[in-house]
Amino acid sequence: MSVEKNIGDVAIYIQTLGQQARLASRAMAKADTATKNKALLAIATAIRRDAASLRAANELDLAAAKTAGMDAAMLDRLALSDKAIATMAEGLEQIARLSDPIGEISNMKYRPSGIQVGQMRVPLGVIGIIYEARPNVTVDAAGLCIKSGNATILRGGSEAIHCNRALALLVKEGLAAAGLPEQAVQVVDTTDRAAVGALITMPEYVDVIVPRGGKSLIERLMREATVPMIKHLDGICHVYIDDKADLQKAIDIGFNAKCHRYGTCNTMETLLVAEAIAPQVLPLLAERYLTEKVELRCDAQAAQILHAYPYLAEVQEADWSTEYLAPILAIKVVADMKEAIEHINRYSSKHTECIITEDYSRAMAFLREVDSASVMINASTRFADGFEYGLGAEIGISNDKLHARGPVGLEGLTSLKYVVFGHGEVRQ
Ligand SMILES: NC(=O)C1=CN([C@@H]2O[C@H](COP(=O)(O)OP(=O)(O)OC[C@H]3O[C@@H](n4cnc5c(N)ncnc54)[C@H](OP(=O)(O)O)[C@@H]3O)[C@@H](O)[C@H]2O)C=CC1
Ligand SMILES: N[C@@H](CCC(=O)OP(=O)(O)O)C(=O)O
Repeated sequence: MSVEKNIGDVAIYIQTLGQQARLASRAMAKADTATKNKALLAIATAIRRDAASLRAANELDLAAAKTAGMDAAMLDRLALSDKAIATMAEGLEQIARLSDPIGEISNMKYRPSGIQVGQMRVPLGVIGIIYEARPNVTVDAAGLCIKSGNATILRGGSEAIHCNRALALLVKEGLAAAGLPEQAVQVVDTTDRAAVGALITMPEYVDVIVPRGGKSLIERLMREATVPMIKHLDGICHVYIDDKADLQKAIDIGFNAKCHRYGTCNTMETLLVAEAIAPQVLPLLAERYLTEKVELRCDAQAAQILHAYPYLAEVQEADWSTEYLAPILAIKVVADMKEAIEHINRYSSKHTECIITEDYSRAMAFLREVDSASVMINASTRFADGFEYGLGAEIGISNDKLHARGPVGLEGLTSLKYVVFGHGEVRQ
């Protein structure tokens, strides 16, 4: 069965979505909290009610993806289990419980002229989101955009098209039940990549693009986009085991950061180990990696320590910049924290890094000197996630420095405008 619907000219189709989104964004910006929450809860109810048909749509996607040879980690992201469906609905309920940031006025101050100046939190407007074949993102992104008073155009990965279409209908149903415009959330109904090209070049209708994806997507966007972006890119995440590390923490975190879920962007791809502790910690860690048959791509020093490990390979320069999203790990033995920080600041994608140490001064120096969106002490990089950070959910994890950095929740989808309260003052 073809996944394509006849939508006619792609550019005209996307332009129509843009016009509709712009109109809908005006209604969303003034919608009150109770109405937005009503929509979120109605979508959650519809998702639970239609769990069976969502699974059937997901089966179509999974079957096509398997035939196309999609690897296990990507299939894991695409799969919509009963638990994943329940989690999507719960996520919406959690977003409904979050306080509404829109309309909040802060920093009000009287000026010598007599006017009062403050700031009001407002939606960004229309947000275009381009993301991978992960259906739960459709619901999380829709939920966060609704609650933050934005309209959104969602372009999910082609492999999830059946599921995304099914979810789009439920989101529309929920918006309509609350009296909000159905066009506040629109799922792009074609897998033609020309739709991406059109979406990123219509600043008259789209205020911000959130791209979640790998190098090919980002390179294209950097070349072509005329709409500002908050980039959610690859995660070349590092864990550094310092010579003052607690061994048990190093083993537990080193294992979890790599093996908890291979396909996510917050998974560790490179392990750096201080040479003073490497002979102690690496063999213990390798015992854990062996249970998952993780391939260890080692520099000379690490290879010497791990010579008996069955899945050993020689690390190449390209490995330091590679996001495996698979049971593969690059390992480098470093002289000290200084060398670890230099390596991280050179090769990381500025997503998430961690130091394992019991030394307070080193931990604080690592926090200050590592230039990434999340920097952690003695915790798994897998925690870099909106839900785990208490944001309720996330649009994704921004590697950008401007506007929003790290997991992006409701606040990241808003901006502040100045508001001035006068009493008839005129400027002298
Ligand atoms: N920082 C974060 O929050 C996140 C980062 N990621 C990163 O994404 C990557 C893995 O996801 P993956 O599925 O491979 O991502 P891809 O980059 O392959 O796909 C993501 C989306 O971009 C589209 N796309 C990709 N290339 C182009 C192009 N040249 N022109 C137009 N559209 C394009 C895809 O469309 P199509 O379906 O047509 O391929 C898909 O919708 C990893 O690097 C991961 O770390 C993923 C999620 C979150
Ligand atoms: N939120 C995620 C991490 C970010 C993410 O969505 O990554 P990905 O699996 O690459 O789409 C998690 O830890 O579950």
